[in-house]
Amino acid sequence: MTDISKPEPDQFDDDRGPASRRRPLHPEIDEAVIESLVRDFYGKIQQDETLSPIFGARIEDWEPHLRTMMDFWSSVTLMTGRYKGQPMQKHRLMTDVEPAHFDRWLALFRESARAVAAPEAAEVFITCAERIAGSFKLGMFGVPGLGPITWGPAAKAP
Ligand code: HEM
Repeated sequence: MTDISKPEPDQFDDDRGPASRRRPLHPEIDEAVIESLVRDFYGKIQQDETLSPIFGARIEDWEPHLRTMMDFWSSVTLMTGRYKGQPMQKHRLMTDVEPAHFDRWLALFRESARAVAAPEAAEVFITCAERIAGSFKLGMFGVPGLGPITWGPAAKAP
């Protein structure tokens, strides 16, 4: 009989956390929903008066960006590990982005998520996006008086 008091040790063969946690965040999220969300959302971004110039200045060919974003959301919500980039680094270099742009980004993302995904699944996407946006904002704009926050080994005391 299996002794459930002694769980198998978790496997860490990459940076995706313990194997036991690598399951979709919600059963109604799959690659097809992710593709619909990404296409719908960046369709809105391209029409948006405020955000389209920021994206337009950096993206010439949209299809590779959409593929990267599908990989990103697949990694976040399905734990596939397909996205290997460093998005914080990219966003920190965007000096024309202001905190209010994140409000607009999230408003459009919420509309798309609720339009393409089942209600609970949409809220999972939205919660993830809000938390990631929050961490980008901390990295880019920080806290008044402290400046941008960076993560990494703590500086050694002199
Ligand atoms: C004000 C809000 C935002 C703006 C203006 C913005 C803009 C951009 C732009 C222009 C790129 C393309 C960069 C390039 O290829 O040179 C990009 C990439 C990306 N963005 Fe954002 N973004 C915003 C918020 C977010 C949020 C909230 C998320 C996550 C939930 C996100 C995730 C990503 C990822 C994963 C990439 C791909 C980076 C890579 O190439 O590896 N972005 N973003």
